[in-house]
Amino acid sequence: MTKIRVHEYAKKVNKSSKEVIEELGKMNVDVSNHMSMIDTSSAEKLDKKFSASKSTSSNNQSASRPQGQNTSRPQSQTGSRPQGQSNSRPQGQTGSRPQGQSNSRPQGQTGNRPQGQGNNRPQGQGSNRPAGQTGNRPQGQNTNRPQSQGGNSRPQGQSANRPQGQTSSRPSSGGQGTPSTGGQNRPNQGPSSQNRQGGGGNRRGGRPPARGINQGRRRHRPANPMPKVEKPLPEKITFYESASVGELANKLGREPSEIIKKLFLLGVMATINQELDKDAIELICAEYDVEVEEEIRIDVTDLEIYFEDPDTDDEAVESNTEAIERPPVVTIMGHVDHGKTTLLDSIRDTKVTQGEAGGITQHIGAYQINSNGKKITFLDTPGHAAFTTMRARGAKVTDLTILVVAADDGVMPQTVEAINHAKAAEVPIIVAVNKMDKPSANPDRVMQELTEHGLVSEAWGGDTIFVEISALKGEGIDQLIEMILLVAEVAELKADPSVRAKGTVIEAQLDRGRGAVASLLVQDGTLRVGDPVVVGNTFGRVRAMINDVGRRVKEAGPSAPVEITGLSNVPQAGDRFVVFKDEKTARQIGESRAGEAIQEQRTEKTRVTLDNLFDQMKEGEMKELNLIVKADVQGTVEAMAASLMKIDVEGVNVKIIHTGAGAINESDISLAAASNAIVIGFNVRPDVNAKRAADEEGVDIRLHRVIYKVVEEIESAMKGMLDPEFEEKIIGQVEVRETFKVSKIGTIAGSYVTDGKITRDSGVRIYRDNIVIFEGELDTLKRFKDDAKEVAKGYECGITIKNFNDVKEGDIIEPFIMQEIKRV
Ligand SMILES: Nc1nc2c(ncn2[C@@H]2O[C@H](COP(=O)(O)OP(=O)(O)OP(=O)(O)O)[C@@H](O)[C@H]2O)c(=O)[nH]1
Repeated sequence: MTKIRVHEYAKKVNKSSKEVIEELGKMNVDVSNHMSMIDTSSAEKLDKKFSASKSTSSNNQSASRPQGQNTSRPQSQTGSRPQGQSNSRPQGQTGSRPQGQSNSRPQGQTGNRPQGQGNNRPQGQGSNRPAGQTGNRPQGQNTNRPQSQGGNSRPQGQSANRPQGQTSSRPSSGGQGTPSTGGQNRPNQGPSSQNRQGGGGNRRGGRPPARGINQGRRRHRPANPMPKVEKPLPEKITFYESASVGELANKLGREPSEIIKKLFLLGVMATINQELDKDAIELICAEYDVEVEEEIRIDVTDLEIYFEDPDTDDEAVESNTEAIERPPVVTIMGHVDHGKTTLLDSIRDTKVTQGEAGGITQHIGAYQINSNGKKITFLDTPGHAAFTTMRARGAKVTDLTILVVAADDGVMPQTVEAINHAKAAEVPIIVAVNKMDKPSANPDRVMQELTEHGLVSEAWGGDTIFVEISALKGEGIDQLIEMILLVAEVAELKADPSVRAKGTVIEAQLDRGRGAVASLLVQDGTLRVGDPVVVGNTFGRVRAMINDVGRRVKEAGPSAPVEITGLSNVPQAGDRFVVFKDEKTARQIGESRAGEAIQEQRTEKTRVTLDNLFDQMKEGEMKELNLIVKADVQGTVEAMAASLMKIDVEGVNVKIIHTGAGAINESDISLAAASNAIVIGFNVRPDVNAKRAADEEGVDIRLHRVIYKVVEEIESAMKGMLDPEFEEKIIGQVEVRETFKVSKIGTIAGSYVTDGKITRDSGVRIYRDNIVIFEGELDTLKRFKDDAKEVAKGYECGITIKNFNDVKEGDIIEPFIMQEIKRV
């Protein structure tokens, strides 16, 4: 015999797990619960033990029972009588025995059972059967009895006269007549087959019970439910987000009604289909002492998760290679004409050709240089447009920003914008003071001006690296590269080339001959020709790859820019790409992302606006309110920024991410979109492009002329107390046809409604010869002598106007109401 669990063994020997555990305890075998394993030798000992007690019990039972008594009782009914209890009751006492007592069956009740059948009854059966269940059933009645009916309702003494033959068709069962009996819950009583073999077989000489007859007749029996056999409770259950009462009951192996009852006792009224939240599930599970765990499912179509958690990529987990140092990715930003392009070209000319002799420069959105064996990747779209486009799409690509400032020009508005873009993206800055070859170059001025924007040179005790260069003459480039490598080294940029590639789209377009072409920056892993890849909302297999010098390559490692073909559609700059293990997965994910994208387009994205600010704060989505402040003069900008910074409502800080003098431009909007900011214009307006961009991106622009109003508006928006906006609606036109002067009342205008209507609560504007002579409120509105709520077109009325008595015949009264504009 191999090892066996307690409950399996109990079932085998027709005992309860408890009894088996007790026996094992006596044998000094340590078992904790019904799931514990019993070894072979203990099981054999138990076998001996139980077979010994079984024979004793059988002897007891058969000895005490008069011959012929036991035969007609189905096994099921006898199941729970403890050993040795059957024989002590004196004859004739049965009738008065309370239910559940074991051994008082009168002789007459069991009288028809053939001899010897008692031996086959499993030990311990029958003890709890109520008096009169078996023996005294009137003829013919017992045949139809369903298994579950233990005979509680049957009058005592009914079965005494039952002929043997009638009993045979009664199906055997778990025999739990009274719910109060201990036998009901015994797991091994459940399967009727067991009992049937033992009792029914003997009773009927081995013939199986006549099920058909029983089933047919069972319908007429009272609908007593089948005795429930409780499953053992699971040790642990899991659920995802919530579970209905029915589902929970199923997981616990309990009846839904039981769960509903428990919930009721816990003060929760629930129906079977009601969804239960985590707390309720945990409460119920605690009642049963069952461990519970909430499942967390990851959305495989969300490409971001592959960046956040490398373990999502199953191969990444398998790979046991360490992440190694990767080249930094650098963006060059700065004011117009300060020399960004010249610098990019200069670096490229001096360094790219060194390493890649013979290559033809390809514009693929980025290039890589090699300086003494160390690589650097430059994104070659200068300016912050590309930078913010990517950031707006959630991609963090740049490790380092080179801020180009012309030494002869100093800090200019776009220099400040660039600083703020880099700061918002938390990317370190190296300042390249350019055009040092010019006689008018004044690097100290640049340093001075940048100090005001938080960039203090190392020479002045700060921590910003300044390098003086001449992009045109190629001077200082080596030093700049050295500094880039230094900053990169400190940043400890790492990637694992052994995993499947992931990264970001730098540029993408549709090429006539090649189809969708995308420049990708590999940020982790190695991209290979033939890889199945999801790029943004499209997918494909990498058909061909070329590098930044136009060479066909078979693979591209971390920080390498490559242009690929083979995608089914054109992705967008800033889209993420992830390589998957097979094309099928890539296709599935790509298609589902495309579907989601269409869906998303339909439901507008929610950017922060003053109108939804409070809701976003309440939902805990906002920890900081980002603002961009533009004003007509620098002094005002500073004053406004200072006042706004002081606002602090419910722990949400105001953060000014950019300020500037001048009109609100497109760059302000793109920064606002990327940083989820609100743009405030003081005495300035957005230019045409900014207005269009703001509409497209859903960026909220607030224009003001009074400083305190700006602060008030932001503050009340944060408190959720933004005043509703109203617009005037003209509701009709009324002509004054006659006037009456009444002392104490004033002038009454006898009027006629020529259009629309006039209402009691409307405001009025009085025109005389098309010129507004008064604007105010109605005082009274009457039809004849009665007050009227409203008077419609074609009717006459009497009107008096609050604080205005100079109304004249021929005047036109224009009634209007103020209507609240729904905020969107
Ligand atoms: N003397 C001198 N001129 C330079 C230097 N760098 C750039 N220039 C010149 O400055 C002008 C603008 O240079 P670009 O590289 O086009 O400047 P940019 O910042 O890319 O300008 P945009 O693309 O318009 O934003 C060109 O005429 C360059 O030749 C330099 O180091 N010294």
